[in-house]
Amino acid sequence: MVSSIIPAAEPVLRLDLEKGGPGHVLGPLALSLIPGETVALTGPSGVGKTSLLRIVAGLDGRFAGRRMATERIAMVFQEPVLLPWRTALQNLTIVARIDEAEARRWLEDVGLAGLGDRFPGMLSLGQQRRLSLARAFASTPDLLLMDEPFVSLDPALADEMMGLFERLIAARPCATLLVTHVRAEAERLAGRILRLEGRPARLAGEDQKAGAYFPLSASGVTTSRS
Ligand SMILES: Nc1ncnc2c1ncn2[C@@H]1O[C@H](COP(=O)(O)OP(=O)(O)OP(=O)(O)O)[C@@H](O)[C@H]1O
Repeated sequence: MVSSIIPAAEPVLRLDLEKGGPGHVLGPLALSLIPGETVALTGPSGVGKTSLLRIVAGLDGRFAGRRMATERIAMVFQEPVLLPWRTALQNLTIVARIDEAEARRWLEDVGLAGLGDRFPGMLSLGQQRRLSLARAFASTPDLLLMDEPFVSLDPALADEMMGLFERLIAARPCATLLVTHVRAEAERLAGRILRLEGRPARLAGEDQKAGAYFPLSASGVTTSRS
């Protein structure tokens, strides 16, 4: 695989995949995201959504095809992947590379004021997820990848988290690829809904919705090919 950086350009992601994922679970597909849009990726369990996200993120380079992506990518996973031996404040300063004052503003912004000295294990799941979202946005990504970030929350908390995501993305727009099983979640948050189907999996059907688009320009863009 060859990687290189090309000058700023749209889109923030262009993936032309021939095959990839464990056991080539993914087949030929093309996926691109323009700056500021939110795209939902749906599909049955085991079809390859997380595998596709890992290729998009640059975490899995064992694929055939071509990937062009911004360098500024942040990820939010099903389970908040926080540094367990660092405080909430340090999770922000170290990972998002921001100073303490800014980290405290982020904690306040997501309803965690006063909890900066707690370790992740001393936070509730909802609080950990708020911290994960804050950390992702604090790193000012051009592309945010979210893998079922609202799964296994009770309906009220899921609604609150989606509201928080909407508020954060309106204030600090970035392109977002959101993996979700929940149709209502996709319809609420995404401008486009893609469905991954079959084995090897391909992208089928696309629903376009006006409105969930915040235009902005991308910074550095990386390309890779194998
Ligand atoms: N590390 C791995 N080694 C081997 N096979 C794997 C590995 N990770 C995933 N798989 C297999 O690849 C296929 C796609 O998995 P993937 O996690 O991408 O699906 P998914 O659509 O995200 O599923 P879910 O919605 O259940 O999270 C599955 O059949 C899975 O069992």
